[in-house]
Parts: sequence; structure tokens; C-alpha cells
Amino acid sequence: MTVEIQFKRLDARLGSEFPLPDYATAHSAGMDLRAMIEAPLELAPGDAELVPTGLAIHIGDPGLCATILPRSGLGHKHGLVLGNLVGLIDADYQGPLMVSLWNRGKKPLTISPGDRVAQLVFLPVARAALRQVDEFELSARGEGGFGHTGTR
Ligand SMILES: O=c1ccn([C@H]2C[C@H](O)[C@@H](COP(=O)(O)OP(=O)(O)OP(=O)(O)O)O2)c(=O)[nH]1
Ligand SMILES: [Mg+2]
Repeated sequence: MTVEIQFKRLDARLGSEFPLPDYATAHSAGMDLRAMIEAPLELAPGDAELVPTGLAIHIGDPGLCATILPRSGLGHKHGLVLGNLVGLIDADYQGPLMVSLWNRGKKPLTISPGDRVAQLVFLPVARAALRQVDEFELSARGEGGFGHTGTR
């Protein structure tokens, strides 16, 4: 499904020097986000920096959220992942979209202005109304968890 999402361009280089976030292929689930930094950023091993993406979005619909996820190639090959592991963008958030870049690897990494460093994925959300009970109707799993079903 396609949803229309309002955005504001906070950095004039987006949409001119660098393309706006977009899907790389017809069926990509994520649109890549760029590091809209002023100058190259060196991330020492273990360091994390909060980096602007140059845009703000307002999802507006409580039945939707967005997540910011690492890009597989950068995460696996270079150790560039997210300081919060996954970013969660609430439907009522209107501030600048930020990415926490974490070098979890063993070598310094240099991020250049405009690099595509993470990806934005929109997801449906179920919001819960919690109802307290004394007992659950017993399920097949019951309280078994944390490896209860084995590995083979
Ligand atoms: O990677 C991220 C994660 C979050 N946000 C923004 C959007 C989100 O709606 C807001 C709050 O995020 P979250 O609820 O995860 O953080 P919090 O520490 O609980 O902050 P708050 O108390 O504002 O909810 O920060 C980003 O821009 N980038
Ligand atoms: Mg929160």
C-alpha cells in the first residue's frame, strides 16, 4: 500500500545537490536517508553521533509509524549501525528526523555529506487498550518461552 506523508525540507541541499529520499527499486520497503552534515564526520570505533537527515515528516495517522533501520551493507561490512538500534518515529512527531550513527566496528569510519546511511520504513501500528485479567485462557504454549521449543 502507498500512504501520503507530509514532509518539510529542512536542508536546501536536499532535492538539489542530493536527491530527496526515495525508493531505490520498485519494491524496496525502505527509502534511504542521507547524512545531511556540513562536513565529513569521522566516527571512531564505538562512537555514536546524532546526525540530521535534512527533513521532517509528520505521519499524522495513529495507525502508522516509521522505523529507521540500518542499511545491510553498511551494517554488515563496515559496522555502521544505529545508536538506538532501531529508530521509532511516532505519528505525532513533527521535529527534524535524526539518525543516531554508531560505529560498532573496529576501524574509524568517515561519513561524507549526503551519504545514504540508513533507511526509513513505514509500518502499520496497533495501539492497545490494556484490560487487566486474573487468568488467561490457556494457550498451547502457556508460559513456555526463551528456547522452550528447542533448536532443532
Ligand atoms: O532515530 C530516531 C528516533 C526517534 N526520533 C524522533 C521521532 C520520535 O517520534 C521521537 C521520540 O522518539 P522515542 O519515543 O523513541 O524517544 P524517547 O527517548 O522516548 O523520547 P520522547 O520522550 O520524546 O518520546 O524522536 C528520530 O528522529 N530519530
Ligand atoms: Mg518516547
